[in-house]
Amino acid sequence: MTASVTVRVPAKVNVQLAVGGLRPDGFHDLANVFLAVGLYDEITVAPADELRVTCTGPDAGQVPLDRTNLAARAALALAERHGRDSRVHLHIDKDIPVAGGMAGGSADGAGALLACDALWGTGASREELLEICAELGSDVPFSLVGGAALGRGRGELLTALEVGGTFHWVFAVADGGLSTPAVYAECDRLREASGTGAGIADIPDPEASAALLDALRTGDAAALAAAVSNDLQAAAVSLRPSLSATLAAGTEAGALAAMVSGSGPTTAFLVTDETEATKVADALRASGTCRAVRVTSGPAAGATVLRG
Ligand SMILES: C[C@@](CO)(OP(=O)(O)O)[C@H](O)COP(=O)(O)OP(=O)(O)OC[C@H]1O[C@@H](n2ccc(N)nc2=O)[C@H](O)[C@@H]1O
Ligand SMILES: Nc1ncnc2c1ncn2[C@@H]1O[C@H](COP(=O)(O)OP(=O)(O)O)[C@@H](O)[C@H]1O
Repeated sequence: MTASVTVRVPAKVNVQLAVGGLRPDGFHDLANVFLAVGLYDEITVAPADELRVTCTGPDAGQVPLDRTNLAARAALALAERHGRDSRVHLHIDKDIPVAGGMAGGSADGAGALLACDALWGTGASREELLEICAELGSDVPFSLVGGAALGRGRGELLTALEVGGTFHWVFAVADGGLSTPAVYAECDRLREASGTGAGIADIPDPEASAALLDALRTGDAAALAAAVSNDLQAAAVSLRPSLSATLAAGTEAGALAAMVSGSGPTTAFLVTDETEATKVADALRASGTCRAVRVTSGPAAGATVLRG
């Protein structure tokens, strides 16, 4: 029997996040263009006397270790469906910023699901794994598949997208996180305050930008920079006004585009190449407007079994 399985799962940035009106179920319809990037969590699962979660990494102290952890929820969901023993030790080696708008919790949910499937020899189909992912959270299916994808519905209905090159990114990690529901609620509040209303009757259906999809397909960073957008950015900046200074620092340093990553507060800077990435990263560090700076690229592969 396999003693343990380790799975690696990437973070994401949303190159477009178009947010529709508030639905009766409390979610928003999205046109969510995900790009997986090369920052990873590693999830290792092994049989144990009880279901247990541990976590290491710079942000480990902020990660819940009880059954609310998405990795634990994933293991329990798969065990229940397939009649397996959920007593496993899940270890998360966390490199993705916590509560940063980079889908770290979702990555751990998708990773634990794939790892438990391999450990238990469940043989669940891709469709079943994606269905469990969608039950765990709107972003979890994308963490499983990686690459680039358009997420419709609340973000869980995925269509894979072609990407014609490598995009280089710098991420500025903020001090502390932002709650995703709080950022969506602030988006609704800002819409109400501006007089448009925030319901599904008030806001047009979100649509993916044709220019953005073209830029991804052709691998054209300048065209992608011209097309990126995030409807949650104003809400994130409203809740964390200091993000404006971080965005300005990256823009002044020559980034092609500066944006909030998803619900934030991590900010994302698209750059032409690795040399520019180093330059923008140095300027962001010197600006004193963020806690840490990470340089990486995308697209990155989705959840992958490394060992076991
Ligand atoms: C904003 C995004 C962009 O990719 O991610 P982050 O940037 O936070 O990582 C996602 O929409 C977050 O997805 P995820 O973190 O999986 O959210 P869920 O657990 O499904 O939902 C948490 C809460 O966010 C709000 N929510 C989420 C998705 C959605 N389409 N509409 C919403 O209004 C709801 O208040 C919901 O109760
Ligand atoms: N495995 C996990 N890693 C990180 N956060 C988790 C995990 N499981 C549950 N959470 C909870 O999810 C919240 C959002 O975390 P995360 O997914 O990192 O951010 P975001 O939704 O901004 O991408 C955290 O504040 C934490 O309470």
